[in-house]
Amino acid sequence: MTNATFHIVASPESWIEQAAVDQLHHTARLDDIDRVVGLPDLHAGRGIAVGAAFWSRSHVYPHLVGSDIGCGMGLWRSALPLRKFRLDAAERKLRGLDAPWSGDVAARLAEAGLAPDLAREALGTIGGGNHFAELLRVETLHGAGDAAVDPAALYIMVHSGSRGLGQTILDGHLARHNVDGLIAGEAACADYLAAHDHAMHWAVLNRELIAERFLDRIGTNGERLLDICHNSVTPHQGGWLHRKGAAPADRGLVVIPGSRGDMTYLVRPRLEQADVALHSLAHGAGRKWSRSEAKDKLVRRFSIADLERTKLGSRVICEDRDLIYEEAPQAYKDIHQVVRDLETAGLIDLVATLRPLLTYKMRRA
Ligand SMILES: Nc1nc2c(ncn2[C@@H]2O[C@H](COP(=O)(O)O)[C@@H](O)[C@H]2O)c(=O)[nH]1
Ligand SMILES: [Mn+2]
Repeated sequence: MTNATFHIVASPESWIEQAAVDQLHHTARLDDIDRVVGLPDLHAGRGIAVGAAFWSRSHVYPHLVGSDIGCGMGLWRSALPLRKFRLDAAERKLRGLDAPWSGDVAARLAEAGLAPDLAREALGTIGGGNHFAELLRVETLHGAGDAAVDPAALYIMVHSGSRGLGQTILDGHLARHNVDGLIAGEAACADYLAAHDHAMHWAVLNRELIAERFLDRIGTNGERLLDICHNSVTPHQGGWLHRKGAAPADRGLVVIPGSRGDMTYLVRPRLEQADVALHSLAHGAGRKWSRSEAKDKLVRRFSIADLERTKLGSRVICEDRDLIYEEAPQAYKDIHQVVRDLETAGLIDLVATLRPLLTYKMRRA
C-alpha cells in the first residue's frame, strides 16, 4: 500500500513503456515517499525508473539518485563564430581527450572547495555510456528568446557526471544500509548528503574542464550559459526531492537533448505549473530500446561508417564498436514529442532549437 500521490506528465501521443510505470509504482511503495512524478522521457532503469522525481518529507533514499550522482548537462557559447568553424579540422583536432587532464588538477579541485586529490585521475574526462561532448549551432530561435543566445556562435554541450566517485559513494551506502532510506537529520543521512554534495560539485567541475579541453583543442574558449544536474537529492519544500534523470525547473535555462542524431531544445521553465511536476523537467528524450536491444537491432542494418554520420549530417567520434550501436539515435524516443508534452503541460517556453554538428564519445589514444 502507498499513500504517495502519483502523476505522469505525458500526453496520450507519448510512448511510455509499462515496465517504467511499474517501477514508479514500486518506488511509490517505499516508506514515506509522499510524491512521485514521471516525466515524458520516462523509461525503465536498473530497478528505478529514469525520467522521474520523488519527494519525501522525512527520508533520503540514495539508491533513487543512483550511482552517477551529479550527472547533468552543461552548455557553453564559444567565442568562435560559426563562419570560422571548420568541421573537418575540428574532427582531426579532437584527440587525446580521454586521457587524464594534464593541467593543475589539485588547484582546480581546491578552487571548487573539494579535496585536492578527489578522484583526480578522472577529472576532465567524459567516461562511457551515453556521456558525450557535442558541438552545435542554433537551428531556430523561438518566441521566448534569450539575450545570451547568439545564432552566429558555435556551442558546446557536455553530458557527464561524477564518474567513479558517485559509484563509490553509492556502493558504500548500499553496503551499510542496502536500499533503506536515511532519516533526515540523523548522522548517517548527513554523511551521505555531504558526500553527495561533493560529488555534485565534482561533476560540475568535470563538465567545465571537459568543455575547456574541447574548446582549447579547436582554438577557442567559451562562456557557460547553464549547468544542470539531473541525478541529485536536494532540500525542497521542507522535505527531500530526488531527481533520477530529471532536470531541475528552478535553476534557470535548461537544455533537453534528443540524441546525437536529433535536435536539442533550450527551454525556459515556467513557474506557474511547476509544482505539478515537482519543479522538474525531462532531461532528454529517454530510451526506447535498451543498450543490448539497440545493438541487436542495428548491427545487421548499419555499418560503423553509417553510424559515424547522422541523418542531420553531423559527425560522430566513437571508437568503441559496441557503444556506437548502443547509443545510436534510433535507441531514443522522439524528442519533439517529449518537448511538446512539456509545453502542453505549461511547464516550459521554448528558447532555441540547436542542431548537432559533431558528437564526441571516445577516441583511442
Ligand atoms: N545530443 C545528444 N543527446 C544524447 C546523446 N546520447 C544521449 N542523449 C540524450 O541525453 C539523455 C541523457 O540521458 P541519461 O539518462 O544518460 O542522463 C538521453 O535521454 C538522450 O535523450 C548524444 O550523443 N547527443
Ligand atoms: Mn546523465
